[in-house]
Amino acid sequence: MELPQYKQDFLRAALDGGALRFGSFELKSKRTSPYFFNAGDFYTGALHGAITDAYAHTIVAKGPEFDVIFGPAYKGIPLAASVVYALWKMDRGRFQSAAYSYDRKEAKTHGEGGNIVGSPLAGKRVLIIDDVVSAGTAKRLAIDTIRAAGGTVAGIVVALDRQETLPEGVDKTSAIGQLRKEYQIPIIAIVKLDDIIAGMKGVISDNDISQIEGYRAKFGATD
Ligand SMILES: O=P(O)(O)OC[C@H]1O[C@H](OP(=O)(O)OP(=O)(O)O)[C@H](O)[C@@H]1O
Ligand SMILES: O=C(O)c1cc(=O)[nH]c(=O)[nH]1
Repeated sequence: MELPQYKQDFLRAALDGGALRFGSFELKSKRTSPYFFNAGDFYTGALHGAITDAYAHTIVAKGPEFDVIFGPAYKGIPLAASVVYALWKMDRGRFQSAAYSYDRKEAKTHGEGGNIVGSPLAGKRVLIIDDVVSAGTAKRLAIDTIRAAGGTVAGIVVALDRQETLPEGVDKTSAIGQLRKEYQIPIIAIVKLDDIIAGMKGVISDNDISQIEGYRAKFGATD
């Protein structure tokens, strides 16, 4: 099946910018993966624009209603700011009052103080934006921060769903699936592993594709 244009554009930018690589990589979980995605590599204007547009299209296509986009420090911060701007450019009526916010890793004790910057969260529906989910620790912390500030978590959007089982898991649940179950919130991704496989056929070597398919057969999650 042909991928939607925004997914194709995103994968093309990820590949061209070196954010999506194939070979052998050690993950946080200590697994050895035949592919790796580094959202930190979208650092030129063109690449940051490409990832920003891809998040914005994903939110429009599949996202929950929200008032504020919250980007956890640090990597979530530029994403929250640029995505709310891209959404406003796409549909000024719908996103006229959409806002962004982020936290500090260490609370500021002078000036305005506190650890939240940008839109207040009290009484708001808050969509968390981040690069990836590994164990879910950073997302749990962001959920706690938003709730403590009086907001309601509307969902989470990330760039990649690796669709793989938790390393210590007893069943075929993924970290994203686990978070969905735990918090009963939607979690959406620009692309998932299945999209990478579909989009990279004929683009990367047959050997790389079969390594990834083998990895999916071994570690693929069922949720
Ligand atoms: O724990 P998880 O929810 O699975 O997510 C893993 C997170 O860890 C990294 O961020 P980190 O908290 O290290 O901060 P950084 O953005 O400053 O790199 C990374 O950017 C992911 O967002
Ligand atoms: O699981 C990880 O550590 C991980 C995988 C990946 O593709 N990208 C990333 O930033 N972390």
